[in-house]
Amino acid sequence: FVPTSPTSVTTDCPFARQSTYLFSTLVSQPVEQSKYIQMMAWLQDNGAVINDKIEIRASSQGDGYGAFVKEPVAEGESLFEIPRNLCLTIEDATGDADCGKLFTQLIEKVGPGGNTVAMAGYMAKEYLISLEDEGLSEDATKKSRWGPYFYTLPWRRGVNNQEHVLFWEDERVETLLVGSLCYGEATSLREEVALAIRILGPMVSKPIQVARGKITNSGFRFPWQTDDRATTYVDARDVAEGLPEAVKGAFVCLLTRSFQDGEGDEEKLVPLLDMLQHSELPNVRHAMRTADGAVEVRARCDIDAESELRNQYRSEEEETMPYSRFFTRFGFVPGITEPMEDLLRDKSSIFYPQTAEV
Ligand SMILES: C[S@@+](CC[C@H](N)C(=O)[O-])C[C@H]1O[C@@H](n2cnc3c(N)ncnc32)[C@H](O)[C@@H]1O
Repeated sequence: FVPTSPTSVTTDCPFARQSTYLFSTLVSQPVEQSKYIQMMAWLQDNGAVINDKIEIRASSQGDGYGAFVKEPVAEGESLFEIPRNLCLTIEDATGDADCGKLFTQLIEKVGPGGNTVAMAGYMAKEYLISLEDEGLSEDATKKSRWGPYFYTLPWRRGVNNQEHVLFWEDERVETLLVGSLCYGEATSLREEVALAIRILGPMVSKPIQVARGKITNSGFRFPWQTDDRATTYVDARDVAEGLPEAVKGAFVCLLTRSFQDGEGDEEKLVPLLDMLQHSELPNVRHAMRTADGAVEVRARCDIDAESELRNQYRSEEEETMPYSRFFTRFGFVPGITEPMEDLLRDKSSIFYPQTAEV
């Protein structure tokens, strides 16, 4: 594995260029409107139907971005429709030309829990490939089909002002979370992701290395690669730089932005729907259209001009999800605007059991 120490970094990998925010407070970053305009144009070019009244800008709750309507919207009015091929689903992972077979084997081996790992591996690979400049080699021109969408996602701590325990250094977890209601769940989530990174490294590195022009697809073998697996796996010594961080970012995206649309439907990422902020009083409803799998989002009630669109992240079965768990999964606590770090340091009753529950 490539060391991720900020002091050892000299490459062009964007993850490597970043400092690791060791114990830094999350600092609000300026809005980058253009990436949302590009994403909306890309969605429309590829068959999404988006109501002209919608625009994306800084959210009115929390520091991230959200979707707004510029003009009044009537109850039941269509806000947007995202076709199935623009949603990122498990089929994108298992049908992937580079790694689909390996992802399928992984799921067969570990069961449904393997779905998230496979999707994270697929996303991380596609994201790292999309960052490669064209022209290095023929293979390097293969940009991800998710490009404009992927650039709106929080691949690192602080992008879109995203907070998440998966982005934290061990020291931060130990200092802020020990004794809190979040500690057990946060540490087991971090362990699961660490395991996923170990599993995915050898599985998805090869196409990334090919895109980077470091290896070719023409039957090349490293001296230590002697069997057939060499065509699909790379040796752990050659795990792609930036992959562990990209897998972590993919898990954060999946945890904070993937939703289900109905019975029997699996978790998936739905571009634009994932721009909506959470509220206990949602003003939209979303459902998957059975005929073609498109996701339809409509106004749940009349919505005034200049209002923010709000989605409810928790399903009804999870209504009782405590705020500490909400924080571990989504990186924020609904209705709380204070920095989470301050609440943890102050041993807020949201996070600590010894004081009265809120
Ligand atoms: C599905 S995304 C919503 C879009 C996101 N704000 C963005 O800029 O890309 C979920 C993330 O948005 C933020 N978020 C959503 N609802 C929030 C709320 N009510 N208060 C504070 N932050 C919220 C959290 O960081 C959460 O993990």
